[in-house]
Amino acid sequence: MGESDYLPLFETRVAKGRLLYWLYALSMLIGIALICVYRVKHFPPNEELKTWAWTGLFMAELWYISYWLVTQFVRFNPVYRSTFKDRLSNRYEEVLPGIDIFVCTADAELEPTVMVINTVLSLMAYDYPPEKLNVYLSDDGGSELMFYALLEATRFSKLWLPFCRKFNIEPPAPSVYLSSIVKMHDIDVSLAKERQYIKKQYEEMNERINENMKLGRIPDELRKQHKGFREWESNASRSDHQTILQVLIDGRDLNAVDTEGKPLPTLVYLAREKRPGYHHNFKAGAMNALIRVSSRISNSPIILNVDCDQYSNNSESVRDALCFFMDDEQSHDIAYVQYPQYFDNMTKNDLYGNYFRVVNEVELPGIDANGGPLYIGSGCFQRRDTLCGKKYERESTITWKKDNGIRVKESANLLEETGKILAGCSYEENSPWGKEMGLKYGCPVEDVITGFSIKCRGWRSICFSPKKRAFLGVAPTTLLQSLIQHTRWSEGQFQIFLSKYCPFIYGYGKIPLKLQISYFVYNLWAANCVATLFYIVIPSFCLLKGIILFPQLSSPWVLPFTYVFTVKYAYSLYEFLWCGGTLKGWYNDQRMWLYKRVTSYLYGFFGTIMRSLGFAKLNFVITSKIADYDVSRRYEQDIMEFGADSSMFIIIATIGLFNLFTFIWISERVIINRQSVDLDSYALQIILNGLLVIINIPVFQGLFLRKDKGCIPSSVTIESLIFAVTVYLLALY
Ligand SMILES: O=c1ccn([C@@H]2O[C@H](COP(=O)(O)OP(=O)(O)O[C@H]3O[C@H](CO)[C@@H](O)[C@H](O)[C@H]3O)[C@@H](O)[C@H]2O)c(=O)[nH]1
Ligand SMILES: [Mn+2]
Repeated sequence: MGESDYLPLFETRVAKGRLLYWLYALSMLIGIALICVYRVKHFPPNEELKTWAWTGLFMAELWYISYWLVTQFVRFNPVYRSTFKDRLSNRYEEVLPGIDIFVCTADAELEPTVMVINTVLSLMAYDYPPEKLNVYLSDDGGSELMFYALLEATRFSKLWLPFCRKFNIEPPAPSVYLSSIVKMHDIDVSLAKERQYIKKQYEEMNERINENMKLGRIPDELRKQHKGFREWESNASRSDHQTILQVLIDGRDLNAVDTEGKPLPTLVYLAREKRPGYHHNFKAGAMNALIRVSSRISNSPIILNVDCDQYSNNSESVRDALCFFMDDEQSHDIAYVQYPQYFDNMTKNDLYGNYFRVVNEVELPGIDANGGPLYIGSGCFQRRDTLCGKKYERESTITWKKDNGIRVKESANLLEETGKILAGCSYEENSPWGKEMGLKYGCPVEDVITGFSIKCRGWRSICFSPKKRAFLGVAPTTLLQSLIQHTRWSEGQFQIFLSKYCPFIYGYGKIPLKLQISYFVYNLWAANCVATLFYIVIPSFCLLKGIILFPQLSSPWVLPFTYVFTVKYAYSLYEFLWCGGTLKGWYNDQRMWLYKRVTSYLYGFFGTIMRSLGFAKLNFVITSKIADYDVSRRYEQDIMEFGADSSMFIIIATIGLFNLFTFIWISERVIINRQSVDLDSYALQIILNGLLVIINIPVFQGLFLRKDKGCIPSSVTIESLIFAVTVYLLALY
């Protein structure tokens, strides 16, 4: 191919409207500078409490300013990518690389087996040569129920894959497609007929799986169906068992075909060895076992990693991803392609801010322009060699024909035997695994730290966000689950900041400065807690005490404060709406940021510090992917779910109540008693207090007005009342 007929496999567009953005940012900078001038010029030197409060508030503001500046780095110039899949197949159809797909599951109760096999089936149904697809399920729960469900999926795939192929079924996840309502007369007769048949088969399969789930074990007559069940005969328990490796479909086997006689993708079940004396390193450990075992069986040059709830919603994602890996001129230094995480159980106004609209649609594309997005675990295509520690070298180019995996000759039985050793506990002892090889250990966000070190070896990454989402998963449906998930994330991120992997230190000279700073947006999530706690408690406290902290309404200094505040929030609202959100959704999102900051981030902040001092151990609380009927109903109606006796709720309720008391106190003085409150001086403090009351309305409902099971438990109510009243009285007397 000559230079002139080079046609790229992907294209990059830069976002529009940058000039307006710069004007906004510049005006904010001026406002911020004026606020600082005000704080310094009006500093109250010898007024005890006021001096303290003023200093604290100013420090909180300085923190916000610095953090805001950091967040500008991921907004400079977001880039958006698009692919040319037809060029890919014209050029490379014959030499398309093998793909190893890793699905991780860890708990058959929190992650229902039916959901997991839906994910597996959707991935098997990619529009891609089946002999080049290899799906691995890693089951850290080591559950025979999971194994049984996968066995059922193996059988069902023989019907499902030809059906998907024939009718271009989207999404290729059976539960989603088959439960969608279609008007039978709108579709082709043959489709309608087959759909009905498949649906029946699917429902029967579900019933069998669920029966056994209820039973909690696999009956003997079923156990006879597959040799794999023998592995559970020796008193295997979740945390103490040998490696279980079973090739359920061997893609090389000429008899492994679907109902149309076409080959099936390889399907492997793996439960790595677990022993009490060995730390299993959570998902990172599972991934590393998968990397090794798959290298023995299929060794594909490209790996796709998804969480067990993230089913494929777009059967073309593999081809999209390959456009980024196989371009002749732009691909040589691309290590991974990350699809943003999306969920299919979203409600319109997204009460818990799970959608991450702005992160997914603005920030990740912004970081893409700075050197590539973070690796966020699920929905990521990677080059195997970069995961295994390879450095980028300018001269080395990948030739897909040659590097296209090995086709091993051994029988599946032999592969199972030899592969087992690779997933054993002692295999990693004194080895570089978890350090220089594979995913890194010891960090709750193993993905982020791994992706970061890949970049530091010279690679870049790509964020790809097609309109038709590539993967859809299950978002948390209660406030507590969401807050706990964010505790893990913020803790992991902050750990990176404090460790030798701090982007400024480790990334120095290896990645561009703008990329180092981009990482701080997330690394420093946790650190936001202190400034926020100060800002939402102290101004109200001072209001009760009669201490003025902001400029008078009649003074010109009020302008920068109101300007910065309103324009910052107006811009944030604009950004949110631009990403497809609703006004109510934005309001909910603001509340969630507030709650995350005073609970998750607070716990993450101190958790990391405690851990680095050796007082606490790393933990990984798995996010539940189920919800009972009542909880789901409330979730769908956007009613905030408390219902648990959690210290996080005590913090939230205490802050809410304290601000409410303050609000009642000041309202009473202004409106009912008509006492002379110096409104001119206290206006900003009163407005801030009022806003905090408004944003906490769901908490007050949960405390006093609701009677359902999701309301705030009385123990939490009593404790937070005691705390809030104490602070209130402390301020007044
Ligand atoms: O010991 C474990 C714990 C978890 N998992 C799996 O890891 C995945 C992620 O766990 P989940 O509870 O769903 O966490 P999330 O917070 O939703 O996950 C995000 O954040 C994690 C890091 O905190 C990343 O590992 C994930 O890929 C990313 O999707 C799931 O498939 C689990 O089955 C394991 O395989 N082994
Ligand atoms: Mn998840």
